[in-house]
Amino acid sequence: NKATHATGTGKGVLGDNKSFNTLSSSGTYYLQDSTRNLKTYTARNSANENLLPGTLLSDSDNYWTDGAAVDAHTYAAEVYDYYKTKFNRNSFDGNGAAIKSTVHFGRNFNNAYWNGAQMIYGDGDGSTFVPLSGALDVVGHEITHAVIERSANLVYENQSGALNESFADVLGNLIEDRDNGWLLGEDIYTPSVSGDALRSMSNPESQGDPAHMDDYKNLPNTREGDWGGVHTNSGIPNKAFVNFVETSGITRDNAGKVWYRALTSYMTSRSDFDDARNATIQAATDLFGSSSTEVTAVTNAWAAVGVG
Ligand SMILES: O=C(O)[C@H](CCc1ccccc1)CC1(C(=O)N[C@@H](Cc2c[nH]c3ccccc23)C(=O)O)CCCC1
Ligand SMILES: [Ca+2]
Ligand SMILES: [Zn+2]
Repeated sequence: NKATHATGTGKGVLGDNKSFNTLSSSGTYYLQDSTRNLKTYTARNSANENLLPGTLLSDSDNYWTDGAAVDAHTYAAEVYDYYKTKFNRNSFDGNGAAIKSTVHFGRNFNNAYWNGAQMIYGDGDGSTFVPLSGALDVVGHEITHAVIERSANLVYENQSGALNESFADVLGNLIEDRDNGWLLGEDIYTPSVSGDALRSMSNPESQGDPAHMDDYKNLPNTREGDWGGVHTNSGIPNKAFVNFVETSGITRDNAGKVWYRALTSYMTSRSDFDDARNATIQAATDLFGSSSTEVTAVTNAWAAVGVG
């Protein structure tokens, strides 16, 4: 008998109820969304990357109690829909590539990453992080790394790496779409502390990150130096994006279109902050005209962080 589409229900990491596409085959349900080509797996707390993607998650009655899995699956669907609806991009490669997510990677693993082929989510240690797939901006961040890899392919070090990070933060928060939604990872970071986050795009300094070129951090291009500070110097282009949105009156959707067009039409693997400024000005010109308020706003947004 063939597999058929089904609708699963369950609770996410934060206890919220949600429903999602599953696949029913010979009496068992699988975390597989055939309409979007999503598959969600478990590493069963192994940290051995050679065993990835691990085991495709299954369930007997289509009511799912693994919050990390429920969120990895449902948030991947939301990210897929955002790219399809807003930019007409079919998955991260534009050609319907399978989006594979593995949860429960490692023990108390306080991180998540795109490994070039799939998403990998740790469970966190319960005090620094809860399971990291429990935040839509984080899932959006990770899938955007895949989009970046298949477009500008920004090298993950120094200024191109900080842009890689910034575009992932920007799209992650546009997809999460919260009022004043400029925090990254707020839903899964330090459960016992409210109001904090891994990063702030509107106030990078609040997390020790620069918001201006004067404070650019020249860190070593090593793991210890965060590959030249890709997760900290991202504060500068992040702040430029927030300046752009908050001074131009542009909608978040249109701001996203400018950034997406810059990334996919003008930026390349070694683009630096100045190249990103030029790419976003060109993209705004293409979309709104050279004498538009958007072009003025994006130019001023970069100038305010010391770029251009
Ligand atoms: O995708 C990324 O940029 C981060 C993963 C970076 C990575 C790349 C390659 C191999 C390993 C790790 C994951 C996230 C991140 O920003 N991680 C930062 C901060 C961080 C999270 N957990 C940590 C544990 C230790 C030190 C730093 C961290 C980092 O890895 O730097 C993104 C959203 C939430 C977690
Ligand atoms: Ca957020
Ligand atoms: Zn990242």
